[in-house]
Amino acid sequence: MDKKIGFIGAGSMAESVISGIVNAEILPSEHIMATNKSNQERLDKLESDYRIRTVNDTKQMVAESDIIILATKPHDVEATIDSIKEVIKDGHMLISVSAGIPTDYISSLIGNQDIPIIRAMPNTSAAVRQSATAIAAGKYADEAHVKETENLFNTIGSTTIVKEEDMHTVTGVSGSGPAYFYYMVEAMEKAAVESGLAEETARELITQTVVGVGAMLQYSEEPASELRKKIMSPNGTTQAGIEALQHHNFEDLIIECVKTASQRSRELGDGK
Ligand SMILES: NC(=O)C1=CN([C@@H]2O[C@H](COP(=O)(O)OP(=O)(O)OC[C@H]3O[C@@H](n4cnc5c(N)ncnc54)[C@H](OP(=O)(O)O)[C@@H]3O)[C@@H](O)[C@H]2O)C=CC1
Ligand SMILES: O=C(O)[C@@H]1CCC=N1
Repeated sequence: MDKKIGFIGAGSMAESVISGIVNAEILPSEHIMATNKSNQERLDKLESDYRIRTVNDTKQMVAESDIIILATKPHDVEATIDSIKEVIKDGHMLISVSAGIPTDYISSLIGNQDIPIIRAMPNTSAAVRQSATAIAAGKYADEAHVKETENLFNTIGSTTIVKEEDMHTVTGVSGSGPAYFYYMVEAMEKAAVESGLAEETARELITQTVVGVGAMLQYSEEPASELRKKIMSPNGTTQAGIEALQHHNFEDLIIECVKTASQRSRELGDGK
């Protein structure tokens, strides 16, 4: 890729994407730049871990970048765009990963120049190039911008193009999604250790179980419900375990979890 990418925000999400892109070797690491608000230690760490360039002057970084990745918290978007809008110019493309924030809102902050904006929702598995990223085009982004963004995120996992109105749901499903699975893993590890397994043994078994489930979902033709039924012998151990989950309305809980997260994305978009 013959472009320079500037990350505004150098937190968890920026690091996951930077790590994935650096490992994918799609561009020289010195063509990746990152800036933040004030945490110099953090910039030094990213520079030494990934050999990228870190910059204190956000405006200078934006001026030097072709692609700007906005990776600040939603409530910092307004101040961030305000601080860089005078150096945003034709030829720039902006990709926002900020949860809930509509591209139209960012355009209005920039001052309604026709800057192409893509809204993206990756997840932290980008760090190991396994992100499920969804992207949606803002009104000034054309097919070429979408393609370029798709190519970029394809280097760190899969990329799915969605309508922007679906981004809140996507955020509750796959943006936050890894955390739900980590939470389940935490609980399984706790149960295993409470039942006498060594922590390391529990972690090894559970990690490989999750990896195997991911591979089955990816490579088998069958849906999750069928894969689950194959494990559930009548009156066997799995049925007993699943019945315990059903007794506590597991399905309703997960539906509520995803819908509440998606609703929170809408609220973030409304500035709440
Ligand atoms: N974490 C995740 O799993 C995912 C997060 N996202 C989205 O990514 C975005 C970032 O999240 P995350 O990385 O977790 O957050 P972090 O809090 O880890 O990082 C936020 C970064 O923004 C920087 N920042 C704040 N204000 C400015 C500014 N005015 N100029 C430059 N940098 C600024 C902060 O700098 P400093 O540290 O110096 O204050 C920090 O580096 C959020 O909008 C979130 O919705 C999307 C998908 C998944
Ligand atoms: O929790 C958050 O707000 C961000 C958005 C998606 C994942 N983490």
